[in-house]
Amino acid sequence: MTPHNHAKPDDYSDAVLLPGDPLRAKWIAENFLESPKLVNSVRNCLGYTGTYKGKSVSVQATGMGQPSLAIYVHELINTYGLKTLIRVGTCGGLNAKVKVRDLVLAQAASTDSSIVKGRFDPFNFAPIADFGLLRDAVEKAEQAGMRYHAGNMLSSDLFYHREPGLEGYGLLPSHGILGVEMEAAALYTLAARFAVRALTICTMTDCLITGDEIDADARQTSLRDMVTLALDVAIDS
Ligand SMILES: O=P(O)(O)O[C@H]1O[C@H](CO)[C@@H](O)[C@H]1O
Ligand SMILES: O=c1cc[nH]c(=O)[nH]1
Repeated sequence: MTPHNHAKPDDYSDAVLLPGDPLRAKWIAENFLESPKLVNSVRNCLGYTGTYKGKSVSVQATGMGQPSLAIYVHELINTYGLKTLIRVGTCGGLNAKVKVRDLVLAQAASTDSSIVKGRFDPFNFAPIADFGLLRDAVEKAEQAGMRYHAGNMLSSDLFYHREPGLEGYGLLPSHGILGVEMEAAALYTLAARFAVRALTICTMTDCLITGDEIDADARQTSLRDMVTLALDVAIDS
């Protein structure tokens, strides 16, 4: 038990899906898992364990931003012994080839966050996904005919940047960054530190180039591809 999690030692499976939004965790548990059991509700940051296709899997919300995710992930790894962590998030689009509702598999996560930046001086650390999880996700997305892109994500500490639209992202869009979210770099850095496996899959919900977006309600239902892909990778891991 921790200040943020009252689950018992064996309440989580080895593999967990990590949405930012607690209501997305509830939606995943209630719509995709069999016999889901609520294992954590401290601060309403909901966590569940159930089965998917007969195998045990958990889902735990992490809140918004890298400090929040880092708390939950640190504890899931070090207190609860989790080995496979798959973030299921939403991202903004920074590249014209990524369309609203497309999946972005974060092969790597660039960041402006002090959680990574500066910690490795004089080096720049490159937070990357686990290769095996990424390869499995790519193969499964192709088999299922899902629209996906694998590449470099931005994990920003800011949702609202000083300049509007693409301008807030400097040179990043011209260097192949596919999308912006707020957690993957911290997840990958912690996974590297504690030698566990991590992947981030996001659904692109708002394009910073065209202004195309899906509304809050549609965000939930259009996340089905991402959730089934992440669950299939989690149970095969
Ligand atoms: O939809 P989630 O998983 O919360 O992810 C994205 O949405 C939040 C911002 O609206 C940030 O947490 C960002 O990373
Ligand atoms: O962090 C995020 C998530 C979704 N959309 C954005 O523009 N930013």
